[in-house]
Amino acid sequence: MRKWIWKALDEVVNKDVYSNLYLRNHLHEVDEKDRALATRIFYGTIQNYRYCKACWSKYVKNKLNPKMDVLLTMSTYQLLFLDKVPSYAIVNDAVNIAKKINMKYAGLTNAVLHKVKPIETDNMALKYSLPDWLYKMWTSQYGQEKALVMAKASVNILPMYVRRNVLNTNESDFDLDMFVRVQDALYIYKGNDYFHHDYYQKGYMSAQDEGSFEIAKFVDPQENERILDCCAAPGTKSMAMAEMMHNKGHIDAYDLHAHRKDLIENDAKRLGIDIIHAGVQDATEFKSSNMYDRILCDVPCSGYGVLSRKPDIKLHMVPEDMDTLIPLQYSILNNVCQYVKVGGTLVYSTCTMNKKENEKQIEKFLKAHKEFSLVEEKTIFSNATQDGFYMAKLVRK
Ligand SMILES: C[S@@+](CC[C@H](N)C(=O)[O-])C[C@H]1O[C@@H](n2cnc3c(N)ncnc32)[C@H](O)[C@@H]1O
Repeated sequence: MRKWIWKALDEVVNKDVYSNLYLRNHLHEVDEKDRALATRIFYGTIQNYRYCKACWSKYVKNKLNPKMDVLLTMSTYQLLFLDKVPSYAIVNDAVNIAKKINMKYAGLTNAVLHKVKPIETDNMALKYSLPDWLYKMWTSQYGQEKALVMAKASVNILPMYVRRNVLNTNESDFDLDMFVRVQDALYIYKGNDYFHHDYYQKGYMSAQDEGSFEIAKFVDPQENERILDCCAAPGTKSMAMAEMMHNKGHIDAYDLHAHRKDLIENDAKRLGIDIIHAGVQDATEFKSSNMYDRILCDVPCSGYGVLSRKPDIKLHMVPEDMDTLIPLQYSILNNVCQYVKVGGTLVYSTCTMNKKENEKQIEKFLKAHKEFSLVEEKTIFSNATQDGFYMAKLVRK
């Protein structure tokens, strides 16, 4: 199992493969009884990468092969964070894997892992494996207390949430031990391997976080309305809205990428939804002869609200990411707003904790578009039980 985890982490850390996609496509290669632990070590290592690496690197003088870097970091994570796993098994497996990388690393691996211990630090960015610049930015934008809550949240193992498909199920179908009702059609799913569960295959449920569900509810779609979801793939919020509309009305669900448009179509089919019309469109220049009752702009963003669920963002993020995202987000909002009916609703949302991508965008938009007024603005901070999201609701006067 550890060899599998090491290979998986090498893909994510050194080859930029997405962690959730890797797991979805490869977790079945692990014995069923080991899958929960493998997942925990895989995500836990990525979430705590900076800290774990700092714990072992003081014992290593020379630069190592990147594969060794991954091996020592994942072994350190297990030694420092997992109580129930015996240390000898962790070290033993690590030495065997090191031998496969290069025989010369066996002794070093053994020596380093016998010495490694937690480091005491006042640096919260290091403690929670964030880049210093992000922690600094959070502190200046949201204050020290919120910054710390968000930093802690980035190393949380969150529960898995699923949305019951109200079109083809009843509450009684979910009256099972593995489902714990949270609100409306949203449940915590306590089972393993969600994609292979019968209920997923039958289109009875979809994975959706509480905050993401909140955004779909915030749009407040009604039966028989015409809705535009202009950054829609993979379609989570479009599907949730279609279910809220009881599959009556019309949703144009567009995305820039053709392969991502297919994800929307396939999921609508799986769920038995036929009011969703998927298409490939660039929302910055999309033209339409239709006007919409509601438009959702769930724009591409830096993702600082979903670091625990998508920890690879922590590995690769640089402040320069914002340089292209911020103008792109604004240009999407600025273009699609013209298709909101008078009296209609425009919702702007992100899964990031960064005021420059959130409140500041809305401030700028309202200054330029006197025909819109702000109805409500909401930030869900990432914390022990959920990811972080921002949403703003505007109405066309
Ligand atoms: C935050 S994700 C959307 C998630 C989606 N709303 C959901 O709930 O499943 C942002 C999406 O915007 C798409 N995107 C990026 N640039 C775009 C553009 N110029 N026009 C339309 N879509 C774009 C990305 O491909 C990505 O799928």
